[in-house]
Amino acid sequence: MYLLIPAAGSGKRMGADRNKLLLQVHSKSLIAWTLLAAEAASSISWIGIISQPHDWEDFKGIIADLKLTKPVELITGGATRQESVYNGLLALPDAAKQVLIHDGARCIATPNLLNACAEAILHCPGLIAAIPVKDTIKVVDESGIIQSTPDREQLWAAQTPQGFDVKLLKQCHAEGVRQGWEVTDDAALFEKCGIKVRIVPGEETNLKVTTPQDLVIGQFILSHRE
Ligand SMILES: Nc1ccn([C@@H]2O[C@H](COP(=O)(O)OP(=O)(O)OP(=O)(O)O)[C@@H](O)[C@H]2O)c(=O)n1
Ligand SMILES: C[C@](O)(CO)[C@H](O)COP(=O)(O)O
Repeated sequence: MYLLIPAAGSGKRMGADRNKLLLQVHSKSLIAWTLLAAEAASSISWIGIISQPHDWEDFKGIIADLKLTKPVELITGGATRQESVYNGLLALPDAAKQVLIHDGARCIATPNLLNACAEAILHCPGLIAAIPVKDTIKVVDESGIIQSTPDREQLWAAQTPQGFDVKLLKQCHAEGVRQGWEVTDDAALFEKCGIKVRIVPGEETNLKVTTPQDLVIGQFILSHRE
């Protein structure tokens, strides 16, 4: 299975002085933890890291240190995650019929989850890892007044990996550019194009390291993986 790792963000919400994926947890960068999961997932045969050229020197050093056995390519990222993924799709080898997309910032996902998604995408056009929402969610207007309380039974928190038929996802991204759609995940493009996306059970621990608090939680979870 081909794996694209969006890793071209700037980590504004982390407030660090560099791409947050270069920050370290237990002596390894966040991107290194993500790459180790991909290396350990038997289903993954090719890895594309979508990243900004100014990070390439650091990324090349990390890749060399990990002594990965799988081919890894660096692909130039865009100004948004959406643009970065589209760049990644256009850089996939022609042989890629399905692809998994997994955020570099979700560095705690297990190889098992990558394998489960890789198997499931062989049987459907699109999928995402997701978990049922535990909180009661409120829809709130600009003045801070609650408008509604959606039925929690229907609410799921989206994660990555997200898996897709490559040809369909390329078409959905092209349509997104034509229509000016701005989305925060690839499943949303499938949804807008009316293509079914299936849920695969995600992992409670598969958080996206976004803020300094997430870094502390991530450190705790990963301390059991060393
Ligand atoms: N232009 C971008 C923006 C984000 N990403 C990647 O998409 C994933 C999810 O994005 P997020 O966690 O929001 O990362 P950042 O954009 O770095 O964070 P922030 O929004 O706080 O700036 C990350 O692995 C990030 O590197 C990307 O490849 N290209
Ligand atoms: C793809 C994603 O990780 C699913 O939870 C998320 O949507 C990434 O986008 P964000 O803008 O960083 O929230």
